[in-house]
Amino acid sequence: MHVDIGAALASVADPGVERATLDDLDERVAAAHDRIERGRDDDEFGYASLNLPEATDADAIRDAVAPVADAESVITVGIGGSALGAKTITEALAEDPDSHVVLDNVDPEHVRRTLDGLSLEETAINVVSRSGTTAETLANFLVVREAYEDRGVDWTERIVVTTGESGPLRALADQHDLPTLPVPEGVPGRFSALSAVGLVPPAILGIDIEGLLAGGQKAANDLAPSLYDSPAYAYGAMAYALEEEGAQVNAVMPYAERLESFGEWFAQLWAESLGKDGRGQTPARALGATDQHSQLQLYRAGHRDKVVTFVRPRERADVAIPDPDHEDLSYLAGTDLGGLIDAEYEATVASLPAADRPALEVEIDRLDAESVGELLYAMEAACVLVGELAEVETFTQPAVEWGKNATRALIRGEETEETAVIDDRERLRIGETESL
Ligand SMILES: O=P(O)(O)OC[C@H]1O[C@H](O)[C@H](O)[C@@H](O)[C@@H]1O
Repeated sequence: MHVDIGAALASVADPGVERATLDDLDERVAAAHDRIERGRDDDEFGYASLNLPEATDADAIRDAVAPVADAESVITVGIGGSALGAKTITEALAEDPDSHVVLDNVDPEHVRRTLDGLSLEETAINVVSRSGTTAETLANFLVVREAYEDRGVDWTERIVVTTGESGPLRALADQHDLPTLPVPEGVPGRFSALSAVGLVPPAILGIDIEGLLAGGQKAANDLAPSLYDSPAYAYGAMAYALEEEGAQVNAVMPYAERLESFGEWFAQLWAESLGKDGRGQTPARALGATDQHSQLQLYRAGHRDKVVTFVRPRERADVAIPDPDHEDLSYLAGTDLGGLIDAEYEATVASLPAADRPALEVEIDRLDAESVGELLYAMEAACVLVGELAEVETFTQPAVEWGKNATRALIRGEETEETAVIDDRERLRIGETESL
């Protein structure tokens, strides 16, 4: 992975980071690296995430999926960290982009339409929940099961479950004698893409999961005590320093359709890990080149509270642009779509410092298993570094847990501290007579 931080230096951007600030920060990066390495050595909660490439047993995943390896598609039932890693990986690497369907919402119409559109005989079910208690996942699992039964397909023969040692999902898996894989110890869901949590659908779809792990391992080996020697830490240190300078929004803009879900995965990683103690960058999602024609206006000319992170593969398969039969289009003659998107990338990156706004660049060699594994690991390491520098509890998510508890209490009809807050919340209804 390659990171270019030049377009976010104070000499060209505001907010921007002075070279001297970066040099000072480098000492803190060294200390943070030391802390991270100690955490990894001791397999401490959270830090153990950065040991996944070597801790993950690819053979065990292949064995568990063997009974469903003939499936043409996979439906994942999971949410957040139990869905986005697999979604990102299959979107980036699967031959057929429609071969992995993710049910990570309980919008009834969406669930019904998704199931109606699938040939369930050919579809494997991947149910994932670290806690085994998440309401959306359990509810969707029950709905999916029934859909298989209604179509006369034995769901117990088409399923792989990944979950913790206890909880309702584990109990159901035991009850029906389903093939299960464990979630890795000490690894929060959003850091678990390079484990069974993220690798079951890729394994079923024939993606090179060993390559993904090798890429992750390469990024692990590239961590070093100086930001100038480590692309992952260079990105993390700059994101931290830019937030200190006022860049409270981090807009991630991949220039590849196959990396669109990467933005979603990154958003969870960044928000849930770093949104604490009144701080943390707000992740925004954009897609190049499409959003050059919409959001870019704001990024170049809106509040000075953003950094744009550009992401692209350096090599990609290409499509030639046919010779145009109109004089005004002659500039396209002899070019291809890859050349066009790269030109758009270069122009847009440069357009930000030209408007005195910061940009960070993250490039991978190409969209293959190694590079994607490297990208995911490096961003996780960057996130852990930011957490160390900002002195927040990177690996917890108490604010999210509040909503989960409140939802469960509402559904059960219980009265709890959370439901009291819901009952008492301020309302100012407009358009309804009772508000008058
Ligand atoms: O894997 P599960 O236990 O079902 O949790 C799924 C998701 O639930 C919550 O929203 C957590 O805050 C997320 O971090 C987690 O990824």
